[in-house]
Amino acid sequence: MNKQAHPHSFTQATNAEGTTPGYMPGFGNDFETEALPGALPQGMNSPQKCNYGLYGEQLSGTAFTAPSHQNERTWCYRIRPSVKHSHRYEKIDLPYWKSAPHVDPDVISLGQYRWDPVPMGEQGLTWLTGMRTMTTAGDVNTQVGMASHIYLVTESMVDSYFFSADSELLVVPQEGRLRFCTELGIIDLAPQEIAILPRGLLYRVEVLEGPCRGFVCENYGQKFELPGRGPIGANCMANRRDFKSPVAAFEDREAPSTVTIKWCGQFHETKIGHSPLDVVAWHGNYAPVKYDLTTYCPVGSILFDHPDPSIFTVLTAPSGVPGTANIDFVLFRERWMVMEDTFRPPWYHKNIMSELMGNIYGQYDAKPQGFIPGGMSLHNMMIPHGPDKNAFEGASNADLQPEKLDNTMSFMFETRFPQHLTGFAANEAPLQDDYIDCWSDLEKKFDGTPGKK
Ligand SMILES: O=C(O)Cc1cc(O)ccc1O
Ligand SMILES: [Fe+2]
Repeated sequence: MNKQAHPHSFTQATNAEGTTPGYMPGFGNDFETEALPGALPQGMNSPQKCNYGLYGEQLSGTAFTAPSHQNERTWCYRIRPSVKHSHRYEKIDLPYWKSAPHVDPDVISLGQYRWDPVPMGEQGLTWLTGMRTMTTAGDVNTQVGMASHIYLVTESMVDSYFFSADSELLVVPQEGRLRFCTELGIIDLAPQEIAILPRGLLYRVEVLEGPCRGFVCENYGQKFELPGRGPIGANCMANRRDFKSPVAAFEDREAPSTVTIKWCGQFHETKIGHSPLDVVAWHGNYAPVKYDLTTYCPVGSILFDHPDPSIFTVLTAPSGVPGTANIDFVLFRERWMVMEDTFRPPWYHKNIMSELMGNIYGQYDAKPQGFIPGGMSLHNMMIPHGPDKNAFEGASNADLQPEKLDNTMSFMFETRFPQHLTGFAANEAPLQDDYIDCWSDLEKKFDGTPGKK
């Protein structure tokens, strides 16, 4: 492999032609990548001395004894081991980033909630100070459940690094472009893409084009994986090759720096004298990954009826109960609607799972108004919801030709656990007080006589 200087003084692995590929395709692949030739030991993990004077270090994402088809770990060959830091960990406060269990007695979470986009007003917000928790579910200490966040980022982290021991982060940008400079390489992320930052992976977040706003699902539980497709077969939905992990990239920089760690819902800081993004080569299957949502191939009903939204599952994080996810990440994107004699938008329902939705762009079919890009909604466990009055009337009376739902991308973080609103979500974020009025004009049509009305 050749090497090539990255614009941010990284040295990054490249392909044989000398162009920078940036990413390697596959989900859960066993990758190998080196930014300097011969940096990766071959045929073994722990040579007595590593090439270039590198230190070998293993990052394990599952228990050593996890079943082999789930076992994930990565071997890093780095300039200094991660343990080298000069200060004890000191507790710091990031008051807007909450963890479960976080049940504010003054906040009611039972209800139908919808928010306008949280405005990008404040300046000087980084990935850490700009994280705003909307809901929490489960318990971070027992590694069960999740939190949903909005991020507002206007500033790059400078000589500042972060990792979460609590969670993997699923990042869903809505506005602006971010760069995640991670120990294992660089991921650039824009709207219509998502990234997964594994538990324990250290990184710094830079603004490529700001201001940046997006959504984060913080998964305390078992890792996200691709859902089984069942009778759909070996193709469609999310395909493994469309996921991309970065090639190795390192910087060799001495500078007073800070490492912030999220651990059991608390934040601690320590100081180091160098950039910890110093992994020259790595191999393994525990790595950050990004995915272009426009490569998601939706499968749906082609004659009649509206299937359950599980057909749109991009990723699922199991909970231990088969088929009952800790989190499903579900995508409602452009697609054709062709069903005959069918009420085509979502039906009215009460759901055991708790549904947090976000709009990335366009119009969502069940809520043509009011659920706007950057906005969110929450329909908690067993709380009834469905199309608003306009959507109901429109879809009940539509001339059912094949119709393309165009310019639409919304998603759902769906969890088996009830989601609790934070004080920020209830009192500071732009909550729509009149949301439930969108159903109030649904009148009684029943008059005791048969026939469609
Ligand atoms: O509430 C929602 O809009 C999400 C949703 C979509 C759908 O097609 C079926 C069920 C469901 O919860
Ligand atoms: Fe729903």
